[in-house]
Amino acid sequence: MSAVFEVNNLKKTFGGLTVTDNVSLSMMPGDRVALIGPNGAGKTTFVNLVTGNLQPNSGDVRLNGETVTKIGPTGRVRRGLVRSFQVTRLFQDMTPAEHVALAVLQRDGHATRLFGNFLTMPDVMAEVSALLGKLGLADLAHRRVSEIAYGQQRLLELAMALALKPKVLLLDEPAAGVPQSDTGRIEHALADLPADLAVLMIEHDMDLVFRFAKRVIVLAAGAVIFDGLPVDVTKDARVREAYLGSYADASHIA
Ligand SMILES: Nc1ncnc2c1ncn2[C@@H]1O[C@H](COP(=O)(O)OP(=O)(O)OP(=O)(O)O)[C@@H](O)[C@H]1O
Repeated sequence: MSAVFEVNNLKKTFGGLTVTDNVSLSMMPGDRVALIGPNGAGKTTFVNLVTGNLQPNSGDVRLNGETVTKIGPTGRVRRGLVRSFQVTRLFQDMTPAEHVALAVLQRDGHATRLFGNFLTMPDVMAEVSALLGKLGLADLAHRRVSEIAYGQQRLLELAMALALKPKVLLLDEPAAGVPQSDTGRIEHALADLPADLAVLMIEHDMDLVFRFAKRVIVLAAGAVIFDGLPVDVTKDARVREAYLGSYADASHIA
């Protein structure tokens, strides 16, 4: 099996500040990886380099062996690299069904002017219903986003990302802001992701990291300081030191 996602010697500077410091990593289909690191470690910048929202100074990004470093965000999505949508980008007056339909139509390259007719497109509707059903949102399919709970909006983000049929999924703190009572549903959805999908999750909540990830990568000051098993991460001296110097003490990751 070959890597579905690779980053080689990725480097990004802002002025004199090196924010991504020769980062290399690779993921195989089915990988479940958590990317963690203290505040300001460079996680968001790294994700933006991977998605094509930022250009690196040097290094490259590959998807299924193809170098995509010069390809923009839309081209990367088309090649299977999908970042979960953000709740802040959902349309409050639109329904979950409309959001997912939009993602399906976009994936299939339909002009968005077809969008108004999706209710009469049986294949699109079947896919929309299946995805919303899978994420426990079937009953809310035709409600306005503004009327559904925050945790359900986060599940909708996931439904939209899955509608794009990703091979690599980047999840940015999928349970952040979700009340404790609803995090179980998010975790259930994460556990239910397609087995061959490679998932990279940025997460601060270590309980979630330990339950989800089979591998943990730690960024500190832009560099990868640990890439290994969850069971080893809390014992690692460099990791403990990196967290000691930040908002959290070592007990936070132990
Ligand atoms: N556009 C920019 N221009 C200058 N500096 C930037 C820019 N974007 C990020 N930085 C700096 O790069 C460093 C890493 O930021 P980044 O947001 O990637 O970290 P992070 O690990 O995602 O942090 P957090 O967990 O707090 O979100 C920070 O010192 C930040 O101030």
